[in-house]
Amino acid sequence: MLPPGSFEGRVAVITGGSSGIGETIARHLAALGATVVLLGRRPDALREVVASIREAGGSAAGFAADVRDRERVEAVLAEVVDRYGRIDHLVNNAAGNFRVAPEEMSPNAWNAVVRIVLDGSWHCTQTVGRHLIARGGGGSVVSIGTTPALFGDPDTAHSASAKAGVLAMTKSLAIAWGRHGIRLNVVTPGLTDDTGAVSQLFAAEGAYAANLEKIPVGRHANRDEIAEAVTYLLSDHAGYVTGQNLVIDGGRSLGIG
Ligand SMILES: CCCCCCCCCCC/C=C/C(=O)SCCNC(=O)CCNC(=O)[C@H](O)C(C)(C)COP(=O)(O)OP(=O)(O)OC[C@H]1O[C@@H](n2cnc3c(N)ncnc32)[C@H](O)[C@@H]1OP(=O)(O)O
Ligand SMILES: NC(=O)C1=CN([C@@H]2O[C@H](COP(=O)(O)OP(=O)(O)OC[C@H]3O[C@@H](n4cnc5c(N)ncnc54)[C@H](OP(=O)(O)O)[C@@H]3O)[C@@H](O)[C@H]2O)C=CC1
Repeated sequence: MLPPGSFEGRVAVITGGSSGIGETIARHLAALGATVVLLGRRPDALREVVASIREAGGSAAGFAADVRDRERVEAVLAEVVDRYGRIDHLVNNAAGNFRVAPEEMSPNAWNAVVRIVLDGSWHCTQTVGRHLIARGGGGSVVSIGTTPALFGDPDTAHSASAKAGVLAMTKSLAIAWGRHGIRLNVVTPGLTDDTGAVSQLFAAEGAYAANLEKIPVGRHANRDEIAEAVTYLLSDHAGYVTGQNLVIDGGRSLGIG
């Protein structure tokens, strides 16, 4: 979609870049010329994706990090700046989720998800934001949302609440950091094929098909469709777009709100 070379000379950090939607975002950014830096907990998964991006001619590196660990996030991002001289873009994609009734959710279960999604996005965004402000010249951040953050979902209250927080964080920082040339937006996908969400949340018999029936366009999203929206919002072509939430769900949530 974007012209080749749109991200030439740029460095983009993608959390959860070793699988699912994050992996596809990383591949798209690398194909457009960015050096992509992937964060995730499993070193083997990171190694595999980094090798495959390099084989395709891209520039990539992986760092094992749990985004809940503030010190580790700061250390890794400092190393990225040391190695490449800059960070221009951040994608807050790492997430955890599982279905559990709210009255049965343990404190630890709530914390596990909220700390990955909300705290993890905050750790990365504030650290990258401080770098961008100190360096000058601007940059951009895209965080991945979810439709339950907008309309609620009884079985994933932890995730919906944390993602609603990420949306509020995005709008708040878009106001605060606009004068530094830093833009922040959210992309909110509907159910996307070939991802952890499908295996984690829609594994029960009939669940995937039942969701499909409620989608006006008659299919689920594919990973490329989400990655293309993310690369657009990160790019200079979206230079006047900030604090926004782009919902890409085939019309699934129309009529709910
Ligand atoms: C308008 C509505 C339309 C709806 C249309 C739907 C649209 C699609 C929406 C899809 C949204 C998708 C969002 C996603 O984020 S999908 C991403 C899925 N990927 C992952 O989750 C991968 C990463 N996940 C994990 O690492 C783990 O699952 C976890 C989040 C749990 C974190 O791992 P960690 O090792 O840190 O945590 P623990 O295993 O130690 O567990 C911590 C506590 O959580 C409890 N727990 C874990 N799993 C469950 C479960 N399935 N049910 C209940 N409780 C669970 C665990 O027991 C621990 O608590 P306790 O110590 O109290 O036992
Ligand atoms: N797929 C879908 O249908 C939808 C997805 N979304 C959102 O899109 C994003 C991607 O989802 P999806 O592709 O399904 O996810 P996946 O489960 O496929 O991938 C999640 C990625 O996040 C990483 N990750 C998880 N926890 C942490 C952590 N604590 N620290 C660092 N990295 C972590 C995982 O790597 P590792 O395990 O090695 O740490 C993995 O690379 C998420 O934000 C999700 O909420 C929103 C709506 C729909």
